[in-house]
Amino acid sequence: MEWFASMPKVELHAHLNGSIRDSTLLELARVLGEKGVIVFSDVEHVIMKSDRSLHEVFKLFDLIHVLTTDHATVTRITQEVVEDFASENIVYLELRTTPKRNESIGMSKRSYMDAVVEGLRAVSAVDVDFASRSIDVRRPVNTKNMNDACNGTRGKKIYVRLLLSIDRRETTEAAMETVKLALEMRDLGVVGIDLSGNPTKGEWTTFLPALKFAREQGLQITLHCGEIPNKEEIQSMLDFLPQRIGHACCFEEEEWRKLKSSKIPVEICLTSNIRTETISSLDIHHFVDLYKAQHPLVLCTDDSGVFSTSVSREYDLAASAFSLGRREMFQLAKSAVKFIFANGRVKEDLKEIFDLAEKKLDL
Ligand SMILES: CNc1ncnc2c1ncn2[C@@H]1O[C@H](COP(=O)(O)O)[C@@H](O)[C@H]1O
Ligand SMILES: [Zn+2]
Repeated sequence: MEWFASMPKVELHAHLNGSIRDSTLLELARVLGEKGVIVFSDVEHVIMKSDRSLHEVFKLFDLIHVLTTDHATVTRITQEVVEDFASENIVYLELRTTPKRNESIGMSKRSYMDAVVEGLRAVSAVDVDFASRSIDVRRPVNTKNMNDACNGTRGKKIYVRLLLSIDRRETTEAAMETVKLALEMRDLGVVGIDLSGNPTKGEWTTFLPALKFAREQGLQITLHCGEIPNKEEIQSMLDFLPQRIGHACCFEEEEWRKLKSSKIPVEICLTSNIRTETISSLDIHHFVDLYKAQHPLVLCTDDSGVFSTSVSREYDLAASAFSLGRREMFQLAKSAVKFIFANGRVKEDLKEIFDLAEKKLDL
């Protein structure tokens, strides 16, 4: 585990409200309990429960959203989540979140996202690079930061880019509003759109107009695809040719063929799949087949808070479950740089970071 923590890594599939520390959730619940908004003892039990079905996970998200409604809390969790990822040597983080509207507290989708950006600005433990367009020149990689990325000390740098999520419960209009907001916020590090939410809800065709518009406007797209069996939807999603997909759990022969020939990179979330029982055990996980086929893959957490995991833990898990050595795991981490949504300058910087680490680490 420690070795994987010391290695530089990228995280491409992390939901903000799924990545909150348990201690922060408990603190927020205690405050709302004191105000009489919730019953703390009921909520404490739900937060600390470790095994959750997919259905229970979405009930938990509804609760988490009650705990994190105000702007200041959104800022706080963003700051903490970035600091937590940086502390395990994530050098590039694509953080996704669903912009929320709550008229009773004067929150619009824009003000929610402004609170997220405020959280990025509030990080002081590490240097955060999050503005995508303003600095488009090549800058030399700071070797001091690089040393830190290898030995796990403080004072390092993390690139953060944002994806705006469309929730499957939303309407076409609401999805379109999210895409327009993403376009408005490109200079603030928004690089793409994610489609997520309870896979038993909503219809793919509802989101298609907004996703097509996003693509026309140059935003990158990742879709939660095949979390539950739904042949028709999976096929249509693959035909859409998103830049990446998440999960790919419930594919059949024909969908595997389509995926492999399209070479769409897959965000693999092992612990999430096992905990939600979308995959019954690691030895039958599709990671093995895709890895052997040299299909583009990236290991991710999905919801590090909800599933009590970290990127390092996911690497550790994959290494032991699939008998992969340090060198292979390092190459897997390095290869993920090819699938990030940020511009070429960031890719070049990250390549340099991995090249330097490769020389320095005991592989
Ligand atoms: C377990 N697998 C999953 N499948 C699908 N969607 C998921 C998810 N995990 C998280 N989300 C999506 O992310 C939201 C929480 O973060 P934000 O409020 O956006 O920051 C959830 O409400 C859900 O829409
Ligand atoms: Zn997800």
